[in-house]
Amino acid sequence: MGSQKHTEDILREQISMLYQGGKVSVPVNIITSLILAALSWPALDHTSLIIWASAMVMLSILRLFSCFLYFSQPRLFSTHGWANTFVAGSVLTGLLWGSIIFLFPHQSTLSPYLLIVVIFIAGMTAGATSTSGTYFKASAGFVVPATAPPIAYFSMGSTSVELAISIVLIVYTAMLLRTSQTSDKTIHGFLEQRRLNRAQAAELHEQQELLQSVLDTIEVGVVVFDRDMKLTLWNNALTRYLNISPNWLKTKPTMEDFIRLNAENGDFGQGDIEELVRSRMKRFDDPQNITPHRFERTRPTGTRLEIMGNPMPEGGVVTTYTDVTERFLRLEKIRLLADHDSLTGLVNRPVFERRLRHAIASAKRSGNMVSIFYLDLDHFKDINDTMGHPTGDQLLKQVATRLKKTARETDTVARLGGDEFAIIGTHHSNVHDVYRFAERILDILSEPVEIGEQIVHTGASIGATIFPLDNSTPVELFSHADMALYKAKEAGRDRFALFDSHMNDELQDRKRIETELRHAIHNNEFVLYYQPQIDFETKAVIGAEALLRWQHPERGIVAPDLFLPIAETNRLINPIGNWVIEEACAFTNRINGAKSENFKVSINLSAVQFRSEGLQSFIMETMTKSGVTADQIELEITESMVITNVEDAIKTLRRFQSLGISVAIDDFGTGYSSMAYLKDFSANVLKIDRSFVSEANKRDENRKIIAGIISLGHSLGMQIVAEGVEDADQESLLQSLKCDFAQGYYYGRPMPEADFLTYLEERSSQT
Ligand SMILES: Nc1nc2c(ncn2[C@@H]2O[C@H](COP(=O)(O)O[C@H]3[C@@H](O)[C@H](n4cnc5c(=O)[nH]c(N)nc54)O[C@@H]3COP(=O)(O)O)[C@@H](O)[C@H]2O)c(=O)[nH]1
Repeated sequence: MGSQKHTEDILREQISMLYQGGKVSVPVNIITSLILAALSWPALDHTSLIIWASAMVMLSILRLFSCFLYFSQPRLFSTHGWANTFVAGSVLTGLLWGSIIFLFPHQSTLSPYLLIVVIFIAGMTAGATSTSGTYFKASAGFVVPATAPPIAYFSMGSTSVELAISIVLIVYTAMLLRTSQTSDKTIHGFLEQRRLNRAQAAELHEQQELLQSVLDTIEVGVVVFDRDMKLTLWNNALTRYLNISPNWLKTKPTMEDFIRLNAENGDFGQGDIEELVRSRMKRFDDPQNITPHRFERTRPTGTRLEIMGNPMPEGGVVTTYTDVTERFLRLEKIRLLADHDSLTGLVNRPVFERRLRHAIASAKRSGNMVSIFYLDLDHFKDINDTMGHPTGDQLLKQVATRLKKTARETDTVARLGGDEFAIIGTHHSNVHDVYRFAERILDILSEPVEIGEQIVHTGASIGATIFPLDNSTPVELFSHADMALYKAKEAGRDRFALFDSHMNDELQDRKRIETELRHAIHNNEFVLYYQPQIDFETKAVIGAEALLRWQHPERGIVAPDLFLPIAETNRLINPIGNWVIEEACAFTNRINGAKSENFKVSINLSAVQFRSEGLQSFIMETMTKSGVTADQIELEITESMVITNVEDAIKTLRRFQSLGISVAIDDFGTGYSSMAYLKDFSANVLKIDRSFVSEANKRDENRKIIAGIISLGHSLGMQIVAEGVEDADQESLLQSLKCDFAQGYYYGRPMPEADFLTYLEERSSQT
């Protein structure tokens, strides 16, 4: 079907060429035939000649008319119809040309007019071979009818010349037929080839259009440069992403033009345009050896593009532009979230550490100073617990805002977690600057913070160190600022401390004690001392406070103040505290069995211990094991231990009391809003801090405070123990104020069990 169409197409082309030729050859035919008629006029019968010429002219007019119809109404006939029409015209014209020979009668000598006719026929057939040679049937259709009559005419002649002419005409006709056959084939081949070329070109064009429309539908900008670095292909997305006009791209610019336009559009940032172009063209210096490349850039419009260049096998490069703005912004957001504290928006610890390393590295090169501040809000936990976490969060936010305002743009303000903040200052030029900056922070943080309806008072403790005065590594610097912070807190909070090398020694000491404490637990190096508690009225020893001592293998007896705070911060307090409970219960059982019936031991609890979940069950187990009853032990806690989480603390206290274990509030008077919570705590015993007792006789207000504590405690059904009674004056004062029990050096210092037993014996022999 396809090849039939191709044959038809070729035939159409051939016929079209025939009719094109006919427009010239037919008028030529009329003129030539009239000239021949004129030339033959003297030699031929005029009537016959006129008839011949008239027939020729009329036939030619008909053929011209068919040419006109072919061009004006090509669909009048089919291709074959038109071919046959032309061939018929050719045959008839050929026959007319050949028939003229028969107007000459046979004579003994050849008429020169006859030769003229032969020459004209030869000329016309040669011409027809040339003009109708594109279609063999047409040329043969003219040549054969035109030459056959002369051949026949001369072959019937009597002379050898006529015979020779007839042979020459035969050969001539054969040559013409051969030529027109070759011509037909050549034209046929040419048309076939042209058709193939056209088909291929159309297919190529179709593919290109398809490729272009595919490229135009994708959201990736594409541009292709050939091996001469000339733009050959691009798509719509490219024009959008780079804001380049399609008309400009149609001019097929070079890679250099393309890069220059991008540079002028601000795609490569600020700078000398030619320099920007030069640096980017380096990649394309050798178009045969372009290495694949991939990078991202943000356009002046804010669009983030991922650009990938890949060399083509034949040279040149395909570059794609992908809009990665959304992905980029998402990553930026994730990066922002990863680098920032979500509550305050300040940078977080990893970023702080990174920036500190960077600041120290550049300070080493520049010789500048870097100050590292470590801040901790005072009593933040209390605020959180008493006012609620939302208020705590608001406070942290406002603190962050204030710190940001106080610090410079170039400083780093970070939240390290909880209520801990840190600042890297890079603009201080001397130690005074650092002090002034710290004081400013203390001032702004001590200003009350308004949160909703509430006014929150806070403050901060600040530790700092300065590089290069403290020429340490970033990690050490941070730990030194932490040490200084610890010192600031230890000195009473709401203050600033700058690191000095002694602090480091202290830290080393702490670390050493910690290690030794671990050994002490393992080697059972602890011992309990007991300090008697006396009934003011009867002067009898009603019990003792168990006080921990560390029998250090080298340093001898170590007081608890030196190691308990370290044990508290290193989770060592629980095993130590449990040991105290076990040992104190065992001691009480021994005393009650041997010496007394109602002897009670007071056991100090640490904050960590008090909050630990298993404490209650541990005490009950220990009581069962040791045979001690609940009324033989008393637990001492401080106000600060309950004030941090009042509700939970009250629950814990009630649980102990429900078991019959009495609870004493130690160091009473030195804590917070002591009176306000006293009722809720519903403790059994209040122990007046020895600081009031020691000054009781010297300062009237201390005496009044003691009187107030005793009367308040009694009104709430509590018993009162006065701590640190050191002389008889204090004793008589406390007695006059109706204090119930006493404890202090006046009655006896804390002592080991053996000494305590002797003490008890001595006391009982005195009474
Ligand atoms: N969690 C635990 N805490 C304990 C334990 N053992 C002791 N501690 C606490 O350590 C702090 C220091 O105790 P310590 O060095 O033993 O001092 C006690 C007494 O020696 C001292 N004291 C007693 N009377 C006087 C006196 O007349 N004058 C004077 N200057 N000091 C005196 O007071 C300390 C007892 O105080 P308190 O506990 O407040 O009753 C101390 O806070 C202990 O609580 C333990 O096992 N676990």
